This record gives sequence, structure tokens and C-alpha cells, in this order.
Amino acid sequence: MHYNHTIVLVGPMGAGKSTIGRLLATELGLNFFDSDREIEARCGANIPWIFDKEGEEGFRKRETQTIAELLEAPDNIVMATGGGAILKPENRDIIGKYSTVIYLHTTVAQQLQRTAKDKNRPLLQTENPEAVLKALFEVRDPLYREAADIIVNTDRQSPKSVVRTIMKKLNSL
Ligand SMILES: Nc1ncnc2c1ncn2[C@@H]1O[C@H](COP(=O)(O)OP(=O)(O)OP(=O)(O)O)[C@@H](O)[C@H]1O
Ligand SMILES: O=C(O)C1=C[C@@H](O)[C@@H](O)[C@H](O)C1
Ligand SMILES: [Mg+2]
Repeated sequence: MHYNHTIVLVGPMGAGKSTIGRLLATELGLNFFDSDREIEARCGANIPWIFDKEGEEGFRKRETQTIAELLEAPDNIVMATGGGAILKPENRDIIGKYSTVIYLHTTVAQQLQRTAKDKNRPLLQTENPEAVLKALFEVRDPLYREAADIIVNTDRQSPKSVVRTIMKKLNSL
């Protein structure tokens, strides 16, 4: 196996980073971290509260600090990142330095379905979440692609099957 054994999952909201990251970590025998949950744990508040009190910029600062802390620790891990983590050059640098990067790709229609019930994503608490998801995709898709060592579509595959696809692709890196 010739890849960096710390794995970071990137991609948009609802692509399945948290779900698949957890399964992949079990498969690889590594600890799993979700940067969104780690930010909440360190702050003692949920993401909507952080956006409300500190703005998106406040959240992004916490995100950069948390991602760096997790990746600079000595152990190999699997980490799911928030959908916007790819925006900051310093996040891209540290992710590229310490990990094999997997872009979980999906359609906006799937994202809408998968995120419909969850109120924990402040950017989607709007009249037209579809328009927001499309606009975010335009900006972020090239950044996810640029960062990725592996790209996997999660559209028509179960989480288990996505993990099998990832394992095959990792083993041929
Ligand atoms: N391959 C899949 N097939 C069907 N449903 C899926 C798949 N992957 C994830 N889901 C479902 O979609 C929802 C969102 O998935 P998840 O929370 O893992 O996305 P995420 O990429 O971590 O999103 P965010 O960036 O907002 O944290 C969950 O309810 C999950 O069960
Ligand atoms: O796409 C985004 O910018 C976000 C995605 C979520 O994972 C969270 O990190 C937060 O809701 C912001
Ligand atoms: Mg997630």
C-alpha cells in the first residue's frame, strides 16, 4: 500500500463524508474523527450557535484550528471534513501534506434529499436550499477535485459499497 494512511474525506453537504468515514475507519482499523463534531465538542456548542454568535468566519477559524490539531497528532486517522473546509488555502495545504484525500461526489438533487430533515446546517436554512447548494458546488467542485487523490460517486451506491470502491482505489494507488 503506497498511500498516506491518514485519510481525509472532502465533498459537499450530504455527500456522505460522516457516514462513509466512520465505516471506512472501521475497515482500516483507524480512529474516526468528524471535524464538525470535534469543533462542537471543543466549543461546547453546536454549529448553528457558532454561526449565529461568531458568524461563518468565526466557524472557519475554529475549523482550521481543529483540522490542524487532528492531522498534526501522530496517529493515522480517518477524518470527515465539513463541506466548506476546502475553501481555505491553509486547510488545503495541511490536508495535502498529511493525508490521502478522497472526494465524495454527489448530485445537488441527492444532497437536497439527504440534508432535508437536518437543521444542523446553517447555510441551508433558507428559502431556496437548492440554489445555495448549486452556487456552493460551482465554487467548491474545482477545489475538491484539485485536492483529491481519489474521487468516488456516492449517488447510486450504498455506503457499504462506497467503502468497497474506496478500498479498491486505495489499494491501487
Ligand atoms: N451512499 C449513500 N446512500 C444513501 N444515503 C446516504 C449515503 N451516504 C450518506 N447517506 C445519508 O445521507 C445523509 C447525509 O450524510 P452525511 O451526514 O454522512 O453527509 P456529510 O457529507 O457528512 O454532510 P456534511 O458536510 O453536512 O457534514 C445521512 O442521513 C446518511 O445516512
Ligand atoms: O458546506 C459548508 O460550508 C458547511 C458544511 C457542514 O459540514 C458544516 O461544516 C457547516 O454547516 C458548513
Ligand atoms: Mg458530515
